[in-house]
Amino acid sequence: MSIKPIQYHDGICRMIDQRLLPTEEVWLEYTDYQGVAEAIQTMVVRGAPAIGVAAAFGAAFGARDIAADDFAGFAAQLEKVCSVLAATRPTAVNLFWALERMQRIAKEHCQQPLAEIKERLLQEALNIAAEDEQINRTMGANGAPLIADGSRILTHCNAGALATGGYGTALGVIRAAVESGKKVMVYADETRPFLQGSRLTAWELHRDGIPVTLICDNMAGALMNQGKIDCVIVGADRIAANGDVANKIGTYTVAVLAKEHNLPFYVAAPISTIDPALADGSMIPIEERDEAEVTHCAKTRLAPEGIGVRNPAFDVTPARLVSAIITERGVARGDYRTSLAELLAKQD
Ligand SMILES: CSC[C@H]1O[C@H](OP(=O)(O)O)[C@H](O)[C@@H]1O
Repeated sequence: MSIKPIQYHDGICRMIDQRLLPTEEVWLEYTDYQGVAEAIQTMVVRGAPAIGVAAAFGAAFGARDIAADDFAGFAAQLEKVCSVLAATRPTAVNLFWALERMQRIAKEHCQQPLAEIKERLLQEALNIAAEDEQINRTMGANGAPLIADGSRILTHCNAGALATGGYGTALGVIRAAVESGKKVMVYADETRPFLQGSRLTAWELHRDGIPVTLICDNMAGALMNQGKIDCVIVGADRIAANGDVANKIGTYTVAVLAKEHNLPFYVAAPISTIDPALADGSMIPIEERDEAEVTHCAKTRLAPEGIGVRNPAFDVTPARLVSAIITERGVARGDYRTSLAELLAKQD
């Protein structure tokens, strides 16, 4: 059973501290929105869908603590709670999707007593968490046919159960392929600088008994050139209307290499990761994180002091490099403006 990184029980949201994996499995407890916001910003919890799930619980905790005489006052304070959570990380659209859904639910129940609205919001956060895992299982079933038996699959960063409400997106497709009886092996890019691949993907796949081999990011091209990789599958943090994909920094590099070696490059993401309001990837905000993530590894300094450092946490892969976008509503190919719009228009 793949891990659920966010678990709620009796007023407490427990999240595994992904900064400490793979060496320590430490679960932190959260009961207020400020704590959840810090957990998202410091990457205790990370991964686009998981960030949305965590933010939903943060909004529910914030709503629970609002003292207001009427709905207008409640809604104004809920807006402030959601703005704090929205300010944590800019790229993953699932964060904003989840917060908008929580505020929409509040408005839909504005005639009810505030106590009932607060209960309803907690239930909505639980719904978002449960739905996400089911969405990933459906997405996995949609994507598994694309994975041939015996495939050697390269993945970048962690788009697994740890990045979601459970089961994973890119790793969910891999899990579904394995569960359908296919034998696969996975090359996991270490994914500098935060090392989601070596610390999280390798841990998660090894824990679940799926063969995984860790490689440095600079090895992917050579392995492709030696004919040792059959396809690539990654997650996404935001997909523009034209199919441009924002994902962990280094994804674009892998996509260019895959194109050079005529390898399929798949993206697996829930519909909530598509942002139809953005015409193309140039409009996707790219988070720049603290330079210490680049200059240090744990407490060990890796570079001299006083030098310039960049740490863009994401990059954008143009749609022309993307072979297919796998979602819970089906697989989009070709002209993504049309094929993504068709998936968005479909009902679940
Ligand atoms: C299932 S989407 C996961 C997505 O999020 C990761 O970014 P981060 O670890 O910084 O939250 C990475 O882009 C993954 O592909």
